[in-house]
Amino acid sequence: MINTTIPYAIELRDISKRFGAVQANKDICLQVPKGSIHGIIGENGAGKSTLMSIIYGFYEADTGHIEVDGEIVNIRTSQDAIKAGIGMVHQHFMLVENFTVLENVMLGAEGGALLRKGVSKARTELKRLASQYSLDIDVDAIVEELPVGLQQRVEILKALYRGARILILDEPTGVLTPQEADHLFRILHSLKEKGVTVLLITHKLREILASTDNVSVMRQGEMVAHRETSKTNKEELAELMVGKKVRLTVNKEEAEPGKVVLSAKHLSQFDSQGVKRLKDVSLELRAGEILGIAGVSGNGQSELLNVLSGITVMSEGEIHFAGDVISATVPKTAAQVRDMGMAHVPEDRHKMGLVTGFEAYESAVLGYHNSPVYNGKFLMNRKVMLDECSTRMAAWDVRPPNPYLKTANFSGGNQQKIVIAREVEQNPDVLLIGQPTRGVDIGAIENIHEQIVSLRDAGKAILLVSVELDEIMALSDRILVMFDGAVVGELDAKDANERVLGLMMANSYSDDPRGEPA
Ligand SMILES: Nc1ncnc2c1ncn2[C@@H]1O[C@H](COP(=O)(O)OP(=O)(O)OP(=O)(O)O)[C@@H](O)[C@H]1O
Repeated sequence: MINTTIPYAIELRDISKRFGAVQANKDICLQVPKGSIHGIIGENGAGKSTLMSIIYGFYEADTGHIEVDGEIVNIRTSQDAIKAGIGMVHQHFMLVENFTVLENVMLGAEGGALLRKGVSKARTELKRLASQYSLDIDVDAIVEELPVGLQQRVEILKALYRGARILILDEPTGVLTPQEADHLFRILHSLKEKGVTVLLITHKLREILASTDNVSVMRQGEMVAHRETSKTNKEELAELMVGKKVRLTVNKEEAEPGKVVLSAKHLSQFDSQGVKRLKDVSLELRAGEILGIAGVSGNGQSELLNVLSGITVMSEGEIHFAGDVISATVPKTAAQVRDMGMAHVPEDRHKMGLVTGFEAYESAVLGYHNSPVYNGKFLMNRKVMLDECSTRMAAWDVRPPNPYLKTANFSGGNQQKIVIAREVEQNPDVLLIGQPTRGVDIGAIENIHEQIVSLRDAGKAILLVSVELDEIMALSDRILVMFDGAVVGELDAKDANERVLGLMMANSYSDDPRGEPA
């Protein structure tokens, strides 16, 4: 793979970075050929984001150096990185939502493009870039009115407008629908054909195998392997990441559903603009079963979770749970619903699952903090909280297992483990769980899936919302499909496959014997 005559687009030599006791990157070496797509994979906390932050000038390395096109570059700030031709598409977009695409792209562009070139020149340049790289977009659209996939395209255009020849994407498909993700990969290939080099961080080995030329594996801060993608496979990559063989399928016995523990009748929900987001949804959830909700994100699944968990009050309908009837006129708060025995892992851990400024042992009891177990007469019982947090960190392999570390300083996947552990360990009668393994590595997914199945086997009821079809098919006993706020289909998990679910999710399934789209 190494050809010493061609300078690499980017080369890292002996990069190290330490945060207190944590050695996040250790003597990292990496060579990325020009015009290639290079995957970086590794467990949660392996040091991938730290390394990308060093390349993009968010952090300064303690030791080592970076070469771009064979020249050493001194990157201390993102401005330095941009000057060196490096661009980054962040997981959480950095766009001004009420600005247009053009305004966002021009904002902060080096040297004040607005003054130098004038708006019309910038518009022409942006249109040229968009057409050169097949990044079809209306440059006058307001960003907040664009779907997520198009907002991501604005981020890519922003980087290209600033002259990026090396583009870093950190978990770019986490928030995309499958169709948007496909489109993104087509864009990355067209960038590559035009000589742009792409560094791609993802936990989805499927994406690595389908899209990259080479892949490098990180483990516990070190770069442990490099492979040509065409010469490796899912099993080898999983083992290289985790350091042991990983089971890629879920082991579970047939479900033995018991009595109905939660039933929702004709639930509807209007948003603040008066748009009906949830339409007449009825469902029954039984003890000892996992009911999967499949659907392209944005089709009412989030509203369903919010209404069931008491985060928002339904506009119409009623919920029967734990001997009570909850309705628009007799609502219950999220805290009351939780006390009745319903736990909730929200889809967005940052917004709703954690307080990032809290230490881990505080985030680990959020929502349950008024329980007498944690809340003494006058003060919180810190010792109990700390001991329990340490025990859970060991059981769920949270890294580093430090209950005093600020929640924000855990890697994304480890934050997710803290939230899931908190909810599952309550041993709830009903667990609502949204996108349980978003941003989670393949070894930790195995553990999370096992825990969900054992909760089911202990007779608990689980409602699982996931945009990952593989996850829905692997875990669910029964599947409901949502489209445009309504339930459009139900099937036994045994009858589910990607094609049927895909058609149902697009509301194009007909169950005539030929199974052709309606
Ligand atoms: N600002 C910080 N202060 C302290 N520790 C940090 C900080 N940023 C990262 N770390 C630690 O450095 C290690 C590497 O984290 P990093 O975010 O780079 O991992 P990652 O491979 O990107 O993980 P994930 O796949 O979960 O996103 C982790 O142990 C993390 O807790």
